[in-house]
Amino acid sequence: MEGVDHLAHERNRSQFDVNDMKIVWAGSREAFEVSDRMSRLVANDPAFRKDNRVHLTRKELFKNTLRKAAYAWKKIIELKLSEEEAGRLRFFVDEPAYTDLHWGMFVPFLKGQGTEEQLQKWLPLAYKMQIIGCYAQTELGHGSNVQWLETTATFDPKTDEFWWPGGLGKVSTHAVVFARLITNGRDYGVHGFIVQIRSLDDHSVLPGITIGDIGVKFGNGAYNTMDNGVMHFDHIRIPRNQLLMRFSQVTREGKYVQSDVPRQLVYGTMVYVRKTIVIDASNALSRAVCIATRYSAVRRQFGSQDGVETQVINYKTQQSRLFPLLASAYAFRFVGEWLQWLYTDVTQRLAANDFSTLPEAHACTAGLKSITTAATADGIEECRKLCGGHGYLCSSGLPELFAVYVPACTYEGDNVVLLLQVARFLVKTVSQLVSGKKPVGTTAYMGRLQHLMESTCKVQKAEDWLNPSIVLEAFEVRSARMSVECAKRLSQFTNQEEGFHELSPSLVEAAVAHCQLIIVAKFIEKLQGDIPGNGVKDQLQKLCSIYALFTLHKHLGDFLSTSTITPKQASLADDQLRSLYAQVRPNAVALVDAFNYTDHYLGSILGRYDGNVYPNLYDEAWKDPMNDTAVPDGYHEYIKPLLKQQLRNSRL
Ligand SMILES: CCCCCCCCCC/C=C\CCCCCCCC(=O)SCCNC(=O)CCNC(=O)[C@H](O)C(C)(C)COP(=O)(O)OP(=O)(O)OC[C@H]1O[C@@H](n2cnc3c(N)ncnc32)[C@H](O)[C@@H]1OP(=O)(O)O
Ligand SMILES: Cc1cc2nc3c(=O)[nH]c(=O)nc-3n(C[C@H](O)[C@H](O)[C@H](O)COP(=O)(O)OP(=O)(O)OC[C@H]3O[C@@H](n4cnc5c(N)ncnc54)[C@H](O)[C@@H]3O)c2cc1C
Repeated sequence: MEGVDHLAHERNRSQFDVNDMKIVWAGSREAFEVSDRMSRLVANDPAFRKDNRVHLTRKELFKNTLRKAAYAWKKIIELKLSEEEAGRLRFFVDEPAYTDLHWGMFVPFLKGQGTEEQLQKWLPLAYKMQIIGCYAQTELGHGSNVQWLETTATFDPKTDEFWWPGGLGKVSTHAVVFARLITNGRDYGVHGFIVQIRSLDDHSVLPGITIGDIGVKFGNGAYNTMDNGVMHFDHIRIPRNQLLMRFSQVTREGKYVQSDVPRQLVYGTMVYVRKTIVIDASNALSRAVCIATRYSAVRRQFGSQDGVETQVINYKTQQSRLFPLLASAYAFRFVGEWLQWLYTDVTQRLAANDFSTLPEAHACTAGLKSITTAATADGIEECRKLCGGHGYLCSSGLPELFAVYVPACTYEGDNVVLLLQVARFLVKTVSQLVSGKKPVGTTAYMGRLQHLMESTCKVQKAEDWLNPSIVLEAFEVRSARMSVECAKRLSQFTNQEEGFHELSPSLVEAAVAHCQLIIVAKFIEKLQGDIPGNGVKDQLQKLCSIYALFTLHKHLGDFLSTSTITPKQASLADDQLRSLYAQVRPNAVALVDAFNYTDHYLGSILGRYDGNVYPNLYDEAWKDPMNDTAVPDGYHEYIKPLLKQQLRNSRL
């Protein structure tokens, strides 16, 4: 019962209203209520049990996922859940499944790229799950380089293999297939097509198509609930109207007609999904941080006074590893909220034929997807280490979370490839300054380039680092100077592509600096708005400062080499950071309670709400099938003869 007492004490000492913080975390009261209701619905239904996942074989695991997905769908229909409620229910089921691709990519792709007529035909089927769709873009030989996809769609197609699409291997009946459109002998580049791949009567694969699962992936269980697939086409014919024709059409005569829109709109679903992935980064990181924080408050080692050892959360090293992750989870939440706004804004503009913010939307979603997923993947692993040996047990929830999460650094665009897109955007922005083009949105700071190139940081004492405008300017100066330096060095190359290739490691660093600036800026912006709740804003201000100053500390080389700050100012930033950690310490447990995660969703004995870790860890060990018998299978074949042999040898 020791652990129970610890967390109750932690909760009592917090200095803000956790219920108010829950609303801020969720985004609104309504969003909180939906999430709360759906998470409890899942947690209280034994059909959604997940604690036995690690003991299942791949086939059992996959069938279990199919069962849960079908059951979840039954619940959604029975309870007449709204789209938002259904999305939250699937989220809390917490098991990657073909439905993620159906609802997350297939349906959005149809909505974004279909004509009215095509929407009328396909959307009702997809909404009722009378067809199940996946997103088949990546080929065996090409993932990042979409332009070079080899699959062609002509009247006389060649053959090729798709590789990776989730939901394809065993479940989907339809796929959005990416192929280069060839008509009248001319290649018009990559387009999306709907292709039926399985029979709607008996689920058999249609003639001319070969499909399978690509095999076991990283981690035990984890993402193996997903049937990522391989697909081979051999002279498949599809009707002309299965080219999604909102932005470009092929007439009955085979004439290609391109609407007056950027061709990059065919990549629109990727922008949508990357935005979703940023929000998801805050989910995954907050979950790991919740486990590590609660456990750090329960766990005691060394420093015994009056016979009681120190809670490991009181060690300054533990705080300096854990609290930046806590701050990052909040930072990613708010930048995700802003990205949602940006996405809605760009969508409305596109509908009105205003394409001006498309490059920024692409750069922001690509860049933020990249740095939030990288930080989250590293953060989950750090949380595992923060939990010591117990963190390595699957019952901590952390190994599975890590294994499920890490591919986010690769899917929907390899992180480095995406940062290079941001770098191109930045270099272009800098070069356009010369021609007098005024940068807007997230690059507006470049419009004050002369000031940023000349300014000096005003910090004189540690508390100055709490001033948001000083912090913001330091991030702007660092980012602007890194981008300008890259642009200068690039201009020395006669061949720009060669220069870009040569300087790409520095370009990636400049892109990271720009994206971190966005995160800091959006956190500060959030705090300038109205944030109700007793003590809530104060805590968020501390977390914002921690995120900024920790990032500064981690990338000190950039800040010093660009002369943004002096070594003395860096040392003052560290002093301030230490003081902030001490201020957050009494609130740490309440700050993770604000995520409002059920024990079912956390799936972790170390992160239990009641903190009653040890008896449950002990009980869990006995549930392992390894402990079904005291003497293991294999004793008679492999252990007994060994022991007997040693006995014989010792008698010799
Ligand atoms: C599915 C639901 C997701 C939910 C997530 C939440 C998670 C929940 C729990 C997790 C469990 C399960 C869910 C798992 C879901 C996994 C889904 C994964 C699915 C996939 O991976 S699908 C395949 C994705 N593939 C990629 O992302 C490929 C990456 N490559 C590219 O995007 C591009 O090719 C490129 C590298 C960006 C560009 O290459 P290239 O230089 O060749 O570019 P182009 O010449 O074509 O264009 C240059 C020009 O165009 C601009 N541009 C490029 N892309 C875009 C864009 N998307 N929008 C706007 N503009 C774009 C570029 O900037 C250039 O502009 P310029 O000419 O310089 O002005
Ligand atoms: C779990 C999972 C689920 C997936 N689901 C789907 C799906 O549903 N549908 C689908 O179509 N695809 C899916 N994918 C595929 C995924 O989108 C691709 O794997 C991803 O886009 C990366 O492409 P790639 O594999 O070709 O990597 P590569 O491009 O081959 O990357 C390999 C290495 O090369 C580097 N590199 C590549 N190009 C450059 C460059 N220009 N400059 C510098 N470095 C470079 C990368 O940084 C990386 O280090 C999934 C992948 C995973 C892991």
